[in-house]
Amino acid sequence: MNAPTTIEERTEKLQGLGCKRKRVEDARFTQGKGNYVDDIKLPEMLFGDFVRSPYGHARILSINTDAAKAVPGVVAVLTAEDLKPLNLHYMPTLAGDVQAVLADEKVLFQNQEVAFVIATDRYAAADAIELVEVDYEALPPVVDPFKALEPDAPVLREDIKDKTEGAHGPRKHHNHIFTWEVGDAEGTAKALSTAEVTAKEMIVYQRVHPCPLETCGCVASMDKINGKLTVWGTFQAPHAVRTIASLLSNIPEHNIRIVSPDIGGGFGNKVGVYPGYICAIVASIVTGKPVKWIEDRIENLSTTAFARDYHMAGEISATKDGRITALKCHVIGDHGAFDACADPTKFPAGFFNICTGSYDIPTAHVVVDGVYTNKAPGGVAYRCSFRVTEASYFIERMVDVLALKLGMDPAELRRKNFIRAEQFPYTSALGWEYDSGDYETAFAKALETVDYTGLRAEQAANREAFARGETRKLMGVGLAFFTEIVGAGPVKNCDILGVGMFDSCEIRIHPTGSAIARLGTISQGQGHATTYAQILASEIGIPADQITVEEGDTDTAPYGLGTYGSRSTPVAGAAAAMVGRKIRAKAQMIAAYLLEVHEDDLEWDVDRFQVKGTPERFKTMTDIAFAAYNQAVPGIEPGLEAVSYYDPPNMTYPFGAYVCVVEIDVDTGVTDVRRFYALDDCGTRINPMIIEGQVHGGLTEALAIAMGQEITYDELGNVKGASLMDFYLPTAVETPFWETDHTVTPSPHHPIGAKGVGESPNVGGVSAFSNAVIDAFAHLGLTHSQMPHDHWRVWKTAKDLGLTG
Ligand code: PCD
Ligand SMILES: [Cu+]
Repeated sequence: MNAPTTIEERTEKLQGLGCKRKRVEDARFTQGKGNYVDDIKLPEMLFGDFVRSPYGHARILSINTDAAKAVPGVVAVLTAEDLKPLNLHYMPTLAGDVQAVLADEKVLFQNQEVAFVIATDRYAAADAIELVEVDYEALPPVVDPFKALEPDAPVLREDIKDKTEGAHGPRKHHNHIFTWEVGDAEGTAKALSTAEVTAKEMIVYQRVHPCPLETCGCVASMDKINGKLTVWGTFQAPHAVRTIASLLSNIPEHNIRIVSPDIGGGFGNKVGVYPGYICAIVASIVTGKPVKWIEDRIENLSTTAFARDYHMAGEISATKDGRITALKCHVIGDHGAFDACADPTKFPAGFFNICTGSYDIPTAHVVVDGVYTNKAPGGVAYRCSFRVTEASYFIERMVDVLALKLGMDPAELRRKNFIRAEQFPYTSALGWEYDSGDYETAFAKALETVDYTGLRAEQAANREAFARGETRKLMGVGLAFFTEIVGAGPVKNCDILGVGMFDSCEIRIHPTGSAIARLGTISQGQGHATTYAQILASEIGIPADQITVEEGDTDTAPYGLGTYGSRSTPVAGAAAAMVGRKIRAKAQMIAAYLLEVHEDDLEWDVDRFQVKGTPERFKTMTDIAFAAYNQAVPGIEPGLEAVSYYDPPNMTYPFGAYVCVVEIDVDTGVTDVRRFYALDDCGTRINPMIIEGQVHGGLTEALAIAMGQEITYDELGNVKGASLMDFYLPTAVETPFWETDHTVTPSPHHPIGAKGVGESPNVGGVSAFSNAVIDAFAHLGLTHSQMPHDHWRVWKTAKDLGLTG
């Protein structure tokens, strides 16, 4: 017989959990057959493009669109005045603020959208943009969030200047957005003031940008005859976009279809709603024709959601022998001109209060103040769920700063303070319940693999050689032990604009035993079509190759909250497992009928139900699927399909131990990454090859952030770093070899024990790089230096320490 018979053979054939299954989507991507938004071309399609503000802060005195309208091919030019009658000149943001769709009386950041030109082709639109005459009166820009809070700082948001109450409580100042406070203020102050040792540091996580290869865009098409609006776009959360579009436009939700086609990387940048989407939709409604809007690179980098820009003042205390006793952090969060931060509604600073990290810290206190400045709005994850990298960077730096103060090895200090395996589930001082972890085992494995003791000995020898003048290079060893929090989230405390953050999976098994599954998430390159099929294959016993996975079309997919915050595996992945179990329950009843036994006399075995004690009597899932459609089973409906909506009981807490070794040429600041070791624990591993790819990608982004990425503004409000000439994107040349490793500590509440992994390498990686660079100078008294550690900054550090002439 050729058919697989042993359990091993049958399991292998499924390509289920744990299989290094090749990515099914790659056949299409590697042959140029992907279907991205800009590939969509509809008959009579028009093109929209923006007139943007050259000023960071200015009053608009007048707009004259006559010359632009006269350009051949131009169909219309929209300004705020045109949107006002529709009440669409402002749109709600995910953070409970409003954002100007087209600037109304004032511009608040450079490149802000001022007018929208619609033309028969891109070139006509581009020509017309040049001819829109806008008369501006320049106003003093505010680009420093601390200065924004000074009493005499200019009022930025005139539209809300009299509002003393914001979406997250009282506003203290005309440029203040919210104060978010967590933890025990009094207990922390007391512990800090009575501690044997304390350390303080101001830690800034600079403004960066996710910069996906494909920029944002959409095609909106209003079918006036049927009243149906279809929008194809780069949406990380298509269902949420549908609900928002319906609420804003008053088009009934069933008449709106949102489709996310292939997406060329999202990284958090494609979670929010942008003026381009609204303008394209309005333009299509006005003209009755499809309208396409696609950003260019400068528009993407300078106007769509940035990440970070967190200014974190930290204080940490410990006993002389290194037991951490308290942690305090006051953050000034620079949110730009509008609060468009993409966070669950009740978390204006995301999950920043995961900042006690992997350590058992008895008391802690966090205050975050959100501030308006003349910068682009945003505040997205960029490969870390909701301010988790900021939090992780903060604690991993503070622990190193404390280690220096204590004169203790940073590995030793970490080990001493780890939450121990037997403490899980562990409730942190700032209120999170960590589901599972085994930090000591992971850390020990990491230190042993890299020969940490050997590295420190080598470093000591290097420092002596440097002092003797035998080398101009300094060696640094960076450690990071991070704990992530992913998989938002329980509906009881996580929602986006009022919709709970559950997720979903629906599956239909066809008569011949193949299937189609649809989910509420959307892949942007993560490989969901490959991995969800693996979860389903293991649950229902059908080979992954026979399961089509579809996401991103709201007309067909069940409602879900989308893909970001590494939530697909923890939430939709769980829904996939649960839907598989529903299928199996029905299949068991059908099998019992076919085998003429009681249901309880059956047991599941990889791909079949067999009679307990007589395994040769069985029905495979394929047999059962056929029977579901061709037999009248008494008391059971025909067909074999199910849907599951999953509300996770808790988030998942992946963790990891990273070690980075650098060598710095003090005369040039050139930093060479000699070794990078990353151990990740994401619980049950669905596809080890995809996980490895995720870790490689995330580490490369961490390298980019730690070593070069930065978006700054000059005093006039001009954005610097808005093109790839200035914004650092590492290529294969700059990217070191990534050594990956893992331990497996399953999540106790997830149906297959899996945690997210996509974000982890960024969360752990940034700290490991930064700690390594700073460690190279630690023996000279350096406690902290500001990211990114580009050549100039590193050289400057060496110079300030007196190492260069
Ligand atoms: N345990 C485990 C876990 C996981 N996994 C795999 O891995 C992946 C991932 O997952 P996750 O973690 O769950 O996640 P998701 O949700 O799916 O996704 C998201 C993420 O993802 C990452 N990655 C990536 N990749 C790519 N390619 N692209 C992109 O874009 C991206 N993005 C990024 C980001 S940024 Mo945010 O949005 O910031 O929040 S968040 C994020 C998928 O496939 C899955 O299946 C496995 O296997 N296992
Ligand atoms: Cu984040």
